[in-house]
Amino acid sequence: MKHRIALLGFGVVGQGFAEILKNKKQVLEEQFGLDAAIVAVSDVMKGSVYHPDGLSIEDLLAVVKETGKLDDYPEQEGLIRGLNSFETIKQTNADTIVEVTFTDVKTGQPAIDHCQCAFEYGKNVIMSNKGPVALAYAQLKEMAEKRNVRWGFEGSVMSGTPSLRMPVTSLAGNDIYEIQGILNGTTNYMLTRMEDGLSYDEALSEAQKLGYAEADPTSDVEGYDALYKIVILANVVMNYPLKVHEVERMGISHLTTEDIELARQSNRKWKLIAKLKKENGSVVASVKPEMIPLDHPLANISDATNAITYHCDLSGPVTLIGAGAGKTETGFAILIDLINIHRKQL
Ligand SMILES: NC(=O)C1=CN([C@@H]2O[C@H](COP(=O)(O)OP(=O)(O)OC[C@H]3O[C@@H](n4cnc5c(N)ncnc54)[C@H](OP(=O)(O)O)[C@@H]3O)[C@@H](O)[C@H]2O)C=CC1
Ligand SMILES: N[C@@H](CC=O)C(=O)O
Repeated sequence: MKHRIALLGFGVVGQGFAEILKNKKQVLEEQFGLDAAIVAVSDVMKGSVYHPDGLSIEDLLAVVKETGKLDDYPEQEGLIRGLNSFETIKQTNADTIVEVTFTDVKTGQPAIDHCQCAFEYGKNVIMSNKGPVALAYAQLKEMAEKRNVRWGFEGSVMSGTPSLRMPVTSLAGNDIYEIQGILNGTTNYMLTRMEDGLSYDEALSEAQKLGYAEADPTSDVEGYDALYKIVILANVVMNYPLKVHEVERMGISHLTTEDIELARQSNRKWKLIAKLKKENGSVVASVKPEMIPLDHPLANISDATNAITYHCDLSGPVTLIGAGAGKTETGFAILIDLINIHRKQL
C-alpha cells in the first residue's frame, strides 16, 4: 500500500527530502516495504499542486529549479492547483503531512495550527520545524495520541543526527541529569569561518547560501534557535516542561573578528554553548557564547557540525557528533521519521 505524503513548504528541507525519496525509491521498497508517494506540495510563493495518485518528484524538483515556482508542473487529468496549507491538510488524501515551513520563534505559527489540523483530520505529522515542539509539546503529543496518529520531529534538533531518538531509545533507563553541546549549525559555521579571516557578514552570507540559516537569521545569531532546541531536549529527553522564557540566552552578534583573534592569541575559541542541568527538582538552562580552551572536547567541532553530550547516571557521558543543519541531512531526518512511522515504531 502506498504511503501518501503532502509537503507544506518546499524550501531547502522540503526539496532535500523529495530528492532523497526520488534517489532511494528502490531501497525503501526493497528494505522496508515502503512505497512512498508525494501527492501534494503547498508553498506560499512557489504555489501548490495535488494529485491523488501521486506527483512526479523529478518534475517537482525540475520546475522549481528552473523557475522557482510550481506553476509549470505539467498539466494532467485530475491535477489540482492552488490549495493552501490548510486545504492541503483537509482536502488531500495524504496519510502524512511533512511540515517544513519556517520556524516562528515567537508564536510557533502557523505550524502549531498545521499540526492540530492534521491530527484532527487523522493524519500523521513529520516536521523539522522547531516551533510546535518547543512551544506546544505536551498538548500536541496528547492530541496525536488521542487521535491515534504519529508525530515525528527528529529534525528539530541537530538535523539528521539522532539527538532525540538516540537518548530516548538507546539511553533509556539512565537518569540523564545534564545535557550540553553546540546546537546551532549556522553560528558554528560562522565562528569557524571568522577564524579563517572572514568578517561576520561574509560568514553569515555563506551560511545562508549553504542553506543552514533560518529564513530570518536573527533566530540563529541571537541564540533563539539553540534556545528552542534546548527546550525541546528538556521536554522530550528529560521529560521536564521547561518553557522558552526560563532559558538564559545570549547570541553571537556582538562578536567581532577582533574577539576571535584575541581568543586565538590565548589558545581559545568562541563557541555558542547550550546547557541544561537538573537542579533541586528543577532544570536550569542557558545558551551563550563561551571562550573555551583548545583542549576542550567541543573546540574541534567545526563548520555546521554540532555535538551534544548526555550525562547519564548509569552509562556515564555519551557524546553524539554530527550535522547540525543542511539540505540532505535534514531531509534524512524527515525520512527516518517516515521509516519509523511505517514500521509502527514512532
Ligand atoms: N535548513 C536546515 O538545515 C534546517 C532547517 N530546519 C527547520 O526546517 C524548516 C524548513 O527549513 P528550510 O527548508 O531551511 O526553510 P526554507 O525557508 O528554505 O523553506 C521554508 C518554505 O516554507 C514555505 N512556507 C512558509 N510558510 C508557509 C505556509 N504557511 N504554507 C506553506 N509553505 C510555507 C516558504 O515559502 P516561501 O519562501 O516561498 O514564502 C519556504 O519555501 C524550518 O522550520 C527550519 O527551522 C531544521 C533543521 C535544519
Ligand atoms: N538554522 C538552524 C538549522 C537547523 O536547525 C541551524 O543553523 O542549526
